[in-house]
Amino acid sequence: MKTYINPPLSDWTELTKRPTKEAQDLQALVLDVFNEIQTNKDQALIDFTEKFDQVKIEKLAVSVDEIEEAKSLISEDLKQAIQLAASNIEKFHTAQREEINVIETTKGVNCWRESRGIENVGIYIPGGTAPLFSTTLMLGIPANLASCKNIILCTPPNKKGKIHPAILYTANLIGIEKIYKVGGIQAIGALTFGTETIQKVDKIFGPGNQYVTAAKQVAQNFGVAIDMPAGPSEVLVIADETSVPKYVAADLLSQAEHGSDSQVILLTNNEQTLNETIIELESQLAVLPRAEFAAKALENSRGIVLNSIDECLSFSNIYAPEHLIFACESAENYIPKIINAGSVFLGNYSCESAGDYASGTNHTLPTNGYAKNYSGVSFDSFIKKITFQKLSAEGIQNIGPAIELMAEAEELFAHKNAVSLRLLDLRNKISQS
Ligand SMILES: NC(=O)c1ccc[n+]([C@@H]2O[C@H](COP(=O)([O-])OP(=O)(O)OC[C@H]3O[C@@H](n4cnc5c(N)ncnc54)[C@H](O)[C@@H]3O)[C@@H](O)[C@H]2O)c1
Ligand SMILES: N[C@H](CO)Cc1c[nH]c[nH+]1
Ligand SMILES: [Zn+2]
Repeated sequence: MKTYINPPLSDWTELTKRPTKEAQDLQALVLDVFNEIQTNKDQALIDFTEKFDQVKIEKLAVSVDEIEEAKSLISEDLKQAIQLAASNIEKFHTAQREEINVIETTKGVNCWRESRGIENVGIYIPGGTAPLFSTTLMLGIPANLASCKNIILCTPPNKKGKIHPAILYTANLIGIEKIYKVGGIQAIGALTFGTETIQKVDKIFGPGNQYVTAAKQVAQNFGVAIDMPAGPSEVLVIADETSVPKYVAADLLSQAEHGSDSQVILLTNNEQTLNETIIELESQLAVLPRAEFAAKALENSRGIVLNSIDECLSFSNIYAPEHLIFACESAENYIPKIINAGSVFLGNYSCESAGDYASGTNHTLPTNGYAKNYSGVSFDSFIKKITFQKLSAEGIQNIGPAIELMAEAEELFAHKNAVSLRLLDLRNKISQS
């Protein structure tokens, strides 16, 4: 981790950059893969899986037998942990549902919105270097709550052509039946165009590496919606003298271990906190099984001393982190000043791992600065809202003259006529009675 003491404002643009690949390089690759999938469908998926995942898949669909086998491979303790997480995620996302609220904007004019689940959704579960079965809960539970009709799950196979049993157990627990062994760009292509085996969807959800994220972004040009760019994980920690350096180091490593293209940032107003955290980082890193990934991610990472916590917040709002851990006792006082962040963790006990697995919030979050303009996944991501209106005779009489005037001013006389004809009939009715 590179360190900086009070860098000048002119350096902040450089310091808030991510270690991402050039978008154009990835887009060209994605378009090549997408072209092949449109032509050769399932066969292209099998060929790209051989090329990018180094495994030859016989059948893309996961069988009932494979799911049964997976259930027997998961310990009772892990099953219970998954169920606890599922229950909290379900509670938090159920509370996001809204009642229908009919608003009478003018007497006789009623307007409201009703939500409908998006019918066909694709959920991508990362599995390249770690089997993120927790993502199955994060996407499958809100999809179920939104009554999405078809949930299609794609995840990459391992070198033996299998899906990790915990992903299959979790999918089965929440009732997902359509599970396919395909990952990376080729999974996103399959969900975008459809193949003989995999159904085309209306919206694609889920995190992934830079290839998956670039593919989702390109997929939008082919008529499919996406949740957001949810790429390589990142965390920004704001710490002061009330923070605990060993917790801060563990939190930084928890995101660094996701992959070599992850980035972690420590901001503090206290040089001693930075130094103590770096000592902790080194000793904790040495015993991590994924030390290689984490060490590479730390090369892209920064520890920065700034003048004050307010200045740390200004930096954080420019960086717009996926996760912001505010590891200071006074964190809650600063909440109104947090403008750009995917998910925020307050105080010394709110580790980011809690949100990754079991507190109830969703861990599918915008990365690479997209927290400036996107929210993380929620119940809302799986629905669309339809507006309804019902005008009574009184209603059209009340707002009709305004509509007539506005339509005339826009020189749209058919619009005006749609009102005038009705108003005329109503006037005639009144004069006849
Ligand atoms: N932002 C979020 O909400 C969030 C949540 C969870 C995980 N993540 C991120 O998801 C990512 C998971 O990455 P992963 O790699 O372990 O799994 P992944 O499933 O995202 O990607 C694996 C796939 O990438 C493809 N691939 C790998 N190298 C390639 C290459 N050179 N060319 C073309 N395709 C290639 C392969 O097809 C493989 O199946 C991590 O970066 C992690 O930080 C983000
Ligand atoms: N931290 C990831 C989101 O960036 C989510 C995750 C899943 N499992 C562990 N972590
Ligand atoms: Zn994580």
